Amino acid sequence: MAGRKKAVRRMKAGPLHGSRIEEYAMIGDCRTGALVSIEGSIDWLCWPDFASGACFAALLGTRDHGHWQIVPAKKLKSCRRQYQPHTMILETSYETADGEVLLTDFMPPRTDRDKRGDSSIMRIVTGVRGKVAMRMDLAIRFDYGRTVPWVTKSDQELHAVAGPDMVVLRARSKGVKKIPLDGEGMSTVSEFAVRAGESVTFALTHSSAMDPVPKEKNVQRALSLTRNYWKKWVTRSTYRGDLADEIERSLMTLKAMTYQPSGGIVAALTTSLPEKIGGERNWDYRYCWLRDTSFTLLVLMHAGYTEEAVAWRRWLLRAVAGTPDQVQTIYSINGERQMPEWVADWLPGYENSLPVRIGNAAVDQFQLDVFGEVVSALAKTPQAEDDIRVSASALQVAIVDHLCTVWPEPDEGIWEVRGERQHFTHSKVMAWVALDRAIKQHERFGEHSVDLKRWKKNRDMIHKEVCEKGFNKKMNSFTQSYGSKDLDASCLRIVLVGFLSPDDPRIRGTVEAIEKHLMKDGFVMRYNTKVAKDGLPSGEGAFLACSFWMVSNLWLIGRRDDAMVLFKRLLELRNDVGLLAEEYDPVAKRMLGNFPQALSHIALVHAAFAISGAFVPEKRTESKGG
Ligand SMILES: OC[C@H]1O[C@H](O[C@H]2O[C@H](CO)[C@@H](O)[C@H](O)[C@H]2O)[C@H](O)[C@@H](O)[C@@H]1O
Repeated sequence: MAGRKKAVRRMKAGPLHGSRIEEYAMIGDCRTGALVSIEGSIDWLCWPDFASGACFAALLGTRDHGHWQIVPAKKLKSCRRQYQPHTMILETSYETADGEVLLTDFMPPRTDRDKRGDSSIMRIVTGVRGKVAMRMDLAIRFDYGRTVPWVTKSDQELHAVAGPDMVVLRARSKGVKKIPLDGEGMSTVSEFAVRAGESVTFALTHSSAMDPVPKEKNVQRALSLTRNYWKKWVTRSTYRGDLADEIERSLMTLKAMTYQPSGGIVAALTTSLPEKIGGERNWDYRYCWLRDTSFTLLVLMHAGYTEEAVAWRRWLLRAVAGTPDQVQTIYSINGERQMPEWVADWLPGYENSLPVRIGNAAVDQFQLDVFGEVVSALAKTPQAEDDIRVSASALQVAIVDHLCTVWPEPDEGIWEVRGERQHFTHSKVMAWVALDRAIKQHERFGEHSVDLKRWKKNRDMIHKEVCEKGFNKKMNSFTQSYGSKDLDASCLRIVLVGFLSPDDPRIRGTVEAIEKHLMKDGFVMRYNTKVAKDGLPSGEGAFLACSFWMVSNLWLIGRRDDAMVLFKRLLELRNDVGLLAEEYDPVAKRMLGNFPQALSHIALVHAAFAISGAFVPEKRTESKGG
């Protein structure tokens, strides 16, 4: 299978800034995660949780909005990096004219259920060859780069406090005499040299400012616990096919984006990485979309990760508990319903892409597809360990009854348009999915008395309506919305959810139309932003999840060679450590949008499952005479 891009090699002098999205790697502790650039700069970290304020926000601004860099002080001859095999431990190797050092970055997983547990980033500089002069540069800025903390220093230890947050830095060394921590402007720097066999460790720990100073942890022990944690996690995968390596890194990334205390899964680590450089399609993805998380669940289940599926199911039941007309598209990590969208106007944005949004107004949208995703994920996840306070089957009945009333309404759709509501074809298909799965579920288990006749009538009505109004005979393709002539890559999901079978000519027609009109330089655009009424200025990259859906479609309709060619092309886009953003600009050859993006990794795994035969779409059942 296609290998990943070679490690990024650059030759720039000293600490730098201004990295491309694909030059970042992620480290994480299952409650939050940090982005580390190839030049050893941590430029993004929300602390203590995914949805907390960022204390390193240089990614969306300047170095002064918070960063933590460790890099050789002199010109680099080369740098290479990789994750230690089967782990989230990042190793970057730097070579200078004077020698070579290895920087090991990791966050020990916070897997206890204690919400107040400390979170740490640990960084080890190990001398490999010669004597390398190093520089550490730390600027802590709470509240998304705005708040400079009060800093106190003692011997090789620093305490930074502002409001509820406390961060403690400890520098320790083996062989090296002393690691100075000097104030320089509003940041702390340390210059030291490391010879072969020597090592210097830095541990940066976040805790509540109301608590005592966190105890020092043994960095080497933490490293070995972290290694064991991830290696053990990886061995739980039941997938044994040819694509195991490709699948492993993506699944691990999804696991690292799962908020351990609740089981919720965030859509990405970041906010406001632009879908067009300099544009305003910048969104906050540090929340849990029912759509994205339902997809995640299905791929985790396919790979044997039942424990995560059970945790998510519980998260979901708690999050959506209540009246079905209040089911939201997005919840925060603990199931919170409020995430008002506002602009962090002190941040200049990634390469001046403004605004930087915190929160997400899509939370108030009506997105019909979500019912389909939730009901089908519930139907696939194990029931045994449900939270006794919320009965999944009763909730499912309430949701489906509600859906019978609301499905004829227009909605904002899978792409969360900020223009007018429309009758999106994909949304109606997913309403059909909700009814189809609920009916099958009822016919198997039948725990509650339901109006099955009504459910079946609605299911069949939706199917008929979609085939009549969502399919354009002249174009021989399903279209974005009823009666429209615009195409939409979300229609690639029609075959994946079993709405029509792969040998249906309408499926082949849709695949061919999307191939012809929505593929740009070998990748799939979700729709044409120039003609679609999505309420935003046009222009964005190719959407990676849609491109992977194309792979699965091609495979299912029997164009297997074409599927493999596209799949390999997509795998080549992964950065040197196997990560993908939401979108890709095939002209500028760079990643766009939030990073790492769960949806892209989910779709990669799904395509791999389709190719290896581990995924087969559900078979459609019809009412008699339907
Ligand atoms: O492009 C407009 C919308 O973009 C975001 O939504 C996208 O990301 C979601 C999370 O991965 C995904 O579920 C959705 O299908 C994507 O369109 C953003 O969150 C929206 O606010 C925005 O309107």
